[in-house]
Amino acid sequence: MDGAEALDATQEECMSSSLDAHLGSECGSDPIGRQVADTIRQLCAASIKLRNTIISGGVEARSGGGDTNAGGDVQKPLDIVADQMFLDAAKASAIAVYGSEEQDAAVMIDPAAPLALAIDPLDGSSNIDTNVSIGTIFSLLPVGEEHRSDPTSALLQPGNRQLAAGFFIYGPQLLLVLSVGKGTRVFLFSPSFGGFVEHIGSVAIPEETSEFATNAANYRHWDPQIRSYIDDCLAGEEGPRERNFNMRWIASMVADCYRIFVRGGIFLYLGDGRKGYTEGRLRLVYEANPVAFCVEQAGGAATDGSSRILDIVPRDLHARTPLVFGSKHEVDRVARYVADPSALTDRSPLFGKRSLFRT
Ligand SMILES: O=P(O)(O)OC[C@H]1O[C@](O)(COP(=O)(O)O)[C@@H](O)[C@@H]1O
Ligand SMILES: [Mg+2]
Ligand SMILES: [Mg+2]
Repeated sequence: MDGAEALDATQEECMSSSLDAHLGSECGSDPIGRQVADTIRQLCAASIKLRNTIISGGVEARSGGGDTNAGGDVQKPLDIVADQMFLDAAKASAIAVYGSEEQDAAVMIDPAAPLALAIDPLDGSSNIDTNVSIGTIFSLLPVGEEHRSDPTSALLQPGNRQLAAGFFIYGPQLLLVLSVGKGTRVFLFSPSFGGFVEHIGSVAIPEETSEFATNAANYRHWDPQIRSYIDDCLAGEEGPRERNFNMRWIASMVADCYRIFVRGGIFLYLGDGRKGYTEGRLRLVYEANPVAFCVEQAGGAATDGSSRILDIVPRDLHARTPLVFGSKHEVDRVARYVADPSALTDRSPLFGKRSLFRT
């Protein structure tokens, strides 16, 4: 086989495992399915543009102060650039309304269109200048007849109504984690192919884990139940869990989440005692819901500490929610601590009051 033939064979392989082929077969041939597929293609094109901006390292790829968004975070130039790119993608798709972290209110695009897009255009903004993975998180919801008089209300449906959800990771590789409700798959951007190809078929999050992800600097602000849960993990082999735990915290949820897809783990960002953090930090509509959808579709679980994330009816576009997700048995365990820490049968009373951070 000469070089050209080898290249053709690779191109052929890429075509058959391409995101395009996947969308064609998984989204269905009805009009809504086709519009969902087309929207995901537009989002992919925007993600490639954003990736090119990020790797260029130019001014617009940097941090630097700006205005404050609805969530109270300072907008970085890259937050704004990303928002504009995805808004343009939404305008080229069958999107009625665009709800973004970076816009105070939902943006009406075409009130007659069938889909609503909720988006965190740039997740992990604090990592922009540190060359650590950042991402984009998105959620596609149906705009039904009941939303016609006010299409923005479609963004306030519970996450169990999502038609598709996913996130891009701008890291060493540009990856797309995607679910259209038939499992969760991972696609890799191939510069030579010029598009996304399947990277990991169906993802299955291991049910058990010995790795947690949380911002432990907030330990003193947490509720006692959450401190107990983490204390018990930290007690390792000598503690009630009788095994050692590892900790990771990237502070880009997309990256922490992807690691959990690959090797299991649990992510916790619960409410805490800091001003403005009673509901945690993460936003329900465009952060927790799409992640929870992908996590559940991969066999994991996602709660607000006790209740399923996907069943919560959002109060408003920027509402926050406490968030716990990842390996199912561990997420269930946190719910048991939250309900009643003393009821855990395998938990020695010795560890009931002890705090390893404080001794
Ligand atoms: O800095 P903290 O409090 O640890 O928060 C980190 C979390 O905040 C986020 O960066 C919030 O997302 P944004 O960057 O989109 O605001 C998550 O990706 C991450 O998990
Ligand atoms: Mg975010
Ligand atoms: Mg963001």
